[in-house]
Amino acid sequence: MNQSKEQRILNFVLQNAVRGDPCSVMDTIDKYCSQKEWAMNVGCEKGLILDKTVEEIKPSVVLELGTYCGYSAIRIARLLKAGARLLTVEFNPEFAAIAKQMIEFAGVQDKVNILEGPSEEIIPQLKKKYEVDTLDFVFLDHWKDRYSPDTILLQECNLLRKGSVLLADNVICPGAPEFLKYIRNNPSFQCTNYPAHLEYMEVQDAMEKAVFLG
Ligand SMILES: C[C@H](C[C@H]1O[C@@H](n2cnc3c(N)ncnc32)[C@H](O)[C@@H]1O)NC(=O)c1cc(-c2ccc(F)cc2)cc(O)c1O
Ligand SMILES: [Mg+2]
Repeated sequence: MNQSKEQRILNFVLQNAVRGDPCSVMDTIDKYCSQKEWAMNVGCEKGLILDKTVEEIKPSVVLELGTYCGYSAIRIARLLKAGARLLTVEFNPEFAAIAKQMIEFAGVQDKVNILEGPSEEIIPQLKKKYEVDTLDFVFLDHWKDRYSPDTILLQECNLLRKGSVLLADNVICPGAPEFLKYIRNNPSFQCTNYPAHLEYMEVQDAMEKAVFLG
C-alpha cells in the first residue's frame, strides 16, 4: 500500500533531522513541506507568534487541540519549563501514531501526552482522568468549526481561570468566522489579532489570541 503524505514527512525527518534536537525536527519538516509537499503544520512564521505567546505565559499546563504530525507540539514542548506539560488531542489514529514518533524523535516525549480521540469527548475528561485543575494556555488548531463550541465547553468544564490564554490558528484561512464572532463579542475575553501568512504559502492568514478575564 503506498505511503501517506504524513508517513513521508516522518521518514524525511527520521533520515535528515538530528535525533533529540527539536529545532532540527521543526526545520526539517518546514523544509520538506515548503519544497516537496504542502502540509497543515503551523509553520515557521506563525510558529514564531506561538513561541512568543508561550514564552510570555511560561505555562505549566498546556492543551493543544489538533496534533496532526506533532510539529506544534514539539514547538511548544521545547519551550516548556521543567515539570510543565502539554496535553495534545488528535482524533485521527494514523496522525496520532505519526505524531508520537515525531515527538519521541525530537526528544520532548517526557513533556507531551497525546490524547487520542475527539476534543468534545476528551475535554470533559481532563479534570478527572488527566488530573488537570485549570489550563494556562490552549492552542486551537483542529476543525475550525469546533473552535467556538470547544471554547464554550472549556468554560463549562471550569478549565479556564482568570488569565488563561487561548491562541487560535487559521482564523482567516481556512477561517473560523463563527469563533471570531463569538470571542470578539464576549466580554469575558480580551482579543488580539496577529496577521500572518498561511504556512508555506503567500496567502493571508491570522492567529487570534484571547485572554480569559474570569
Ligand atoms: C483540523 C486540522 C488539524 C488536525 O486536527 C484534527 N482534528 C480535527 N478535529 C478534531 C477534533 N474534534 N478533535 C481532535 N482532533 C481533531 C485533524 O485530525 C487534523 O489532524 N487542521 C486543518 O484542517 C488545517 C487546514 C489548513 C488548510 C488551509 C488551506 C487549505 F487550502 C487547506 C487546508 C491549514 C491549517 O493550518 C490547518 O490547521
Ligand atoms: Mg493550523
